[in-house]
Amino acid sequence: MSQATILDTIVTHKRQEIASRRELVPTKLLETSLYFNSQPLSLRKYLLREGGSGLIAEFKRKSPSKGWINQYAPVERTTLGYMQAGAAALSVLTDTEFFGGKNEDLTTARRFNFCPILRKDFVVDEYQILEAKSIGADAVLLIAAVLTPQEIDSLGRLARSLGLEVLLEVHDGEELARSINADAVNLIGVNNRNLHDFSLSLDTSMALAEAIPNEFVKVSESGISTAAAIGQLREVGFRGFLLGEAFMRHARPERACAALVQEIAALPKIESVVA
Ligand SMILES: O=P(O)(O)OC[C@@H](O)[C@@H](O)c1c[nH]c2ccccc12
Repeated sequence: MSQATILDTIVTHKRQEIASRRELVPTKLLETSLYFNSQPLSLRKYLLREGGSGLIAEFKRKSPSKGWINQYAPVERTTLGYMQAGAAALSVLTDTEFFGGKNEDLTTARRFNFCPILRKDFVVDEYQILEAKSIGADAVLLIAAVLTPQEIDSLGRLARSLGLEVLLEVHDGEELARSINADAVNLIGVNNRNLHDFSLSLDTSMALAEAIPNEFVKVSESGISTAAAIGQLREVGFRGFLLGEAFMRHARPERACAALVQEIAALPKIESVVA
């Protein structure tokens, strides 16, 4: 199945899910969550921290392209381990049907961690932004491929009004050009995974780097596994690196993360590479 098709399938399923979730937990109830009044952490700041790894370490059990990646790693040990290893931030998949995650994974990660947490899901409705806030997320992902510019604007502004940061994901220059919106978005992520055949190429990030204005923190997503790749991406201006499978395919994902953080520390300092 091509990813254009899988995205449609996921979004259709998501809309049904939201409808039933809304009945169970209406917006008013979400707003009574303890997290609703708490101040989120800034993903931007943590990614730009001097001497930091820039890693956004993802907790991902499975995916449509890979099937099961890791069914057994516990969310507590893994996410706390990621943070101890030196990840700048966490990403937690909350989609159940396609990625094997759940909202409770994020809430669990929240209880064990004090770094920013990105809620990774397919956001198509304002309800999900309020939900992200209620479960303790600091940032949300908006995927340009499934949203109109108007939707990006309204969803992003709502998130910003709650103090959440917004990572906008794009796949190509056309998506970037039509979706870019400094009032609704703080960070821009380039997904290296091809929409049609699931193939991965860091060239996608390399090619788009320059087209992303510097007011956005640039994040490269998917298919990254080496410090050498991160070094190259840094040179063209990326400051965030979202890795899932490279960690999760190990029985102890946090150890793989620690090893990579060590290698990143040996890379040339950012000041010297961005002349
Ligand atoms: O496991 P990888 O190849 O390191 O990729 C991580 C992350 O980029 C990927 O999970 C992802 C990027 N954008 C998404 C949108 C929805 C779900 C998942 C994703």
